[in-house]
Amino acid sequence: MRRVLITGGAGFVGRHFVRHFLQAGDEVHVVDPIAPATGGVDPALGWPLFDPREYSGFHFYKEDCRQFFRRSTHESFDLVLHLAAMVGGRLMIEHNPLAIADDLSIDAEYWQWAAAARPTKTICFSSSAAYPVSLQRQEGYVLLSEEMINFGDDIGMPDMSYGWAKLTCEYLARLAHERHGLASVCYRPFSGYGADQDDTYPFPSICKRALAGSANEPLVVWGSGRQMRDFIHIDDCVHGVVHTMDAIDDGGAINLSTGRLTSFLDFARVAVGACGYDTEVQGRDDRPVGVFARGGDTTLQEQLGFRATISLEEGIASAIAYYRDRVGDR
Ligand SMILES: Cc1cn([C@H]2C[C@H](O)[C@@H](COP(=O)(O)OP(=O)(O)O[C@H]3O[C@H](C)C(=O)[C@H](O)[C@H]3O)O2)c(=O)[nH]c1=O
Repeated sequence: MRRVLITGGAGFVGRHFVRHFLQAGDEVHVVDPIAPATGGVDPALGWPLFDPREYSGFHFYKEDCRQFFRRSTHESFDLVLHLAAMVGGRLMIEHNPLAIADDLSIDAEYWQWAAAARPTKTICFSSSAAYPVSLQRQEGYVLLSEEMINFGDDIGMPDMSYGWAKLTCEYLARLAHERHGLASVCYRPFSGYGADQDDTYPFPSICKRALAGSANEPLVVWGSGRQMRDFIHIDDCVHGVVHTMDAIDDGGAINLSTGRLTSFLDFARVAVGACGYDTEVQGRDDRPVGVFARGGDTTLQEQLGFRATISLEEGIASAIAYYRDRVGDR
């Protein structure tokens, strides 16, 4: 049995890892303030897919992780999943960049705490938003591979304050290894999705709009709808981490991606089809669209023995079945 700390563990990504480690028999300590607009859900209100309170190894601290770090300087953990961050989809990234910059402070305090508490291993959630936006433009976009961020040479311009914070966290992970001998690995998830994701993200909002729509009205996506993302199911993200986390200890990064780019127009068409009707998909230009194409090379993941297996079509079909059931339950 490992002693696992998950910062930000009540959010979308965290809840899936909490389930994984509890089911593996580990003791799981979750710290999360349930801040507005971050997708955090208080366990006391019930989590959508499972109830962590049914496990005796589940411990929840409703507080900012920075406060937890200040009062638990020497608590020892076998594993820390550091997920705590101000997150929340494109609108938040573009409209509230200074609020997101709080991530710089969260990560600084995390690494200062880790230098004293010395967890055996840290799994750090960075982001594909750390990659240079210049490689994601309509003209000349490429599948992004890990070595395209090179701290010894060229790091490029990441995606707004969110990207800067994630990039800085990766840099701190490397310094923590070099200067303090701390073991860690950083992950760069692409567009992670799942049925229980909060509605600020495109996956649930487009699926729910498709379910609420009909053949008589167009389905609306943001921008032209031609912009593309690499959608990876949250179960694949969990498997990807579990399969590869022991391979890197020096703070180096691994993508969590499928290598497949899907436009929002195509995504919406699949969602409509999964709801059993057909309609026109239209863009709207009063919403932020972000980069044109963000897809992740899979070479390193595959070398480490992991390949995502859940197709976007399967993910959409199962999420729509889940939303349908819940509407039926009300
Ligand atoms: C909510 C919504 C979004 N969209 C489109 C508009 C944008 O082109 C795209 C934005 O997706 P997202 O909010 O996931 O933002 P990205 O710029 O892709 O960045 C995301 O992926 C990186 C890796 C992170 O780490 C971020 O946390 C995450 O926000 O979805 C729609 O078309 N319809 C909608 O209802």
